[in-house]
Amino acid sequence: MAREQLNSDAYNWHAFAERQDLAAALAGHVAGRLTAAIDERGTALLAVSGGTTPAKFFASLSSIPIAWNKVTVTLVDERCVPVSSPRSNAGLVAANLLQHAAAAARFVPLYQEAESVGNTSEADSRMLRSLPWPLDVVVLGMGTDGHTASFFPDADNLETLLDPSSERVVLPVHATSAGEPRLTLSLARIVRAGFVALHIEGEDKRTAFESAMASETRKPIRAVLDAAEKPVQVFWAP
Ligand SMILES: O=C(O)[C@H](O)[C@@H](O)[C@H](O)[C@H](O)COP(=O)(O)O
Repeated sequence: MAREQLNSDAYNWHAFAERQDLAAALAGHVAGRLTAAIDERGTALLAVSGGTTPAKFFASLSSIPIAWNKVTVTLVDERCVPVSSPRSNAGLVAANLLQHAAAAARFVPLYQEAESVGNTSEADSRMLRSLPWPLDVVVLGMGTDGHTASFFPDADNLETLLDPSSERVVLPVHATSAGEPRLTLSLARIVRAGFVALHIEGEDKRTAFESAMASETRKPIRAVLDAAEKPVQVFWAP
């Protein structure tokens, strides 16, 4: 059960005593929203983040028996590495989410072996444009630096990444703090989702989130909350 609920205009805060409780609750919310989308338009589009946080959530969601054959899963962002790399978000999703009932979902990755990240993002824009936009559900993570997706504060094209009026679907990211070149959905695509969840765990990230909400310096996570068409649902556990 949620331990506390702190709301504001831009977000609703759902806190859980245990990370497993959060995983089960978030999976239930996401499964419900995907089913509603399928009932409404015959299909559902889900974008998930990678990193070290989502594994429990992915495992919980993968076992929920919804009409996964009508769900398309893609990534919020990706490291430009082969799917066999331990750094690959596509590899993480394949191993943790696209299992059990969810194995029936269609998966559309972001990264393709290409000679340059710039070419990859052009190709991905063409490939991903054919998906059934807008996103029905997007699940974001966050770093303690206030980045979300691959909107890293030191990205060389941050203004472009955070442009809410961008027509782009996927953008390349070069940021020293990112570890390797990245591809990310544009903020414009993320904030139009029917349900935007932010999944964060640990005291450091709660402090970072609260600091980003209070700070005069606009961190990327704040740019997303400010532009989101509906309040972002923040799921947090210690
Ligand atoms: O590719 C990625 O790394 C993610 O999409 C990124 O935005 C992630 O959500 C945060 O960096 C938090 O990562 P952790 O879950 O590892 O803390």
